[in-house]
Amino acid sequence: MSIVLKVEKLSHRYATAWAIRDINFEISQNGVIGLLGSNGAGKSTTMNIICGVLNQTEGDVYINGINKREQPKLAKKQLGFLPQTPPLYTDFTVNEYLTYTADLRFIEKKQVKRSVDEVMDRVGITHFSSRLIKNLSGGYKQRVGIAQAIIHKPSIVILDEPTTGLDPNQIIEARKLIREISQDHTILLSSHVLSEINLLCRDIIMIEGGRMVFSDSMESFNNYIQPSAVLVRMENAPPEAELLKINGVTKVQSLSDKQYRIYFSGNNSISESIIAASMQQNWKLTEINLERSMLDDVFKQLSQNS
Ligand SMILES: Nc1ncnc2c1ncn2[C@@H]1O[C@H](COP(=O)(O)OP(=O)(O)OP(=O)(O)O)[C@@H](O)[C@H]1O
Repeated sequence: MSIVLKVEKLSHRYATAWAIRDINFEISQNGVIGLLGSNGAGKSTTMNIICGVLNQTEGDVYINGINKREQPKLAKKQLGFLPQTPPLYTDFTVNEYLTYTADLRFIEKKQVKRSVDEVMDRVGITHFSSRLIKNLSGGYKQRVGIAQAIIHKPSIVILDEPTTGLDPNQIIEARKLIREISQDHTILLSSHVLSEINLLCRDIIMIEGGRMVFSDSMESFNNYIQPSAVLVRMENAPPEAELLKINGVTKVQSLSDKQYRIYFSGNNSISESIIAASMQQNWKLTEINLERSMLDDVFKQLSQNS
């Protein structure tokens, strides 16, 4: 599989401090790749450098093998970018704005109308082509933002926190669109929300404190984060001391008179152990859910291991 994006020893220093240090990763063709990190981790800095909005202090970025520092125009032709705040001219209609962005992307004059029509169809906004952008909902503005990022059919599309600020329905629609687009383009998408990356992405790159702490498939990431607690609900809950007697249980936290968070280690069949104890002692277990580590714990765990 060909490498669409390669980031090598990338570091960036703003006036007084390093924002990212020694970031290395490679992305191969198609699918969605997640860039996960908490606020201030260095996601936007990394993406801005990849897109050429910011020049790195050290290291290199290659897009389809082209070094962005040596041939910036050629490299940038092959990528599309949707920054955290979409770069929209809100007094333009959708059609006018996309025609303008087609021009910025050096699409041949005779091809422009076709490209604009195609991309409006691709993101599902043809019915609003004559509407002023300022009169669109947040979800449709985001579609226009995505349209400008793919109008020139780039091989890689960079989306910086694309679902931030959208309402729950708009988030579902945006995810659907991102999945569709990923069939033809490689997408690098940033988020500080693990569940968002989990839902959308094939691979995950995680940065924390400006350092890369994980880069592998989503599946390996999920295997890496072992469940560490179980949430249970019991109609006839026993005293906490009884729960602590179950093999592997290390701590019990009472959430209400019927709900507990049970922490455990070294027992891979904790659910079975709890169910068996509940049946024996008539605790009337009505709910049991494995809970994966909180994102903060994962960051801490990975930062220590790196
Ligand atoms: N223009 C700037 N000048 C100085 N420091 C900056 C600048 N932009 C970002 N930083 C700092 O660099 C670090 C990384 O910021 P960056 O915006 O890349 O993180 P992020 O992961 O995208 O966070 P967020 O999700 O909050 O946007 C932070 O400590 C931030 O304060």
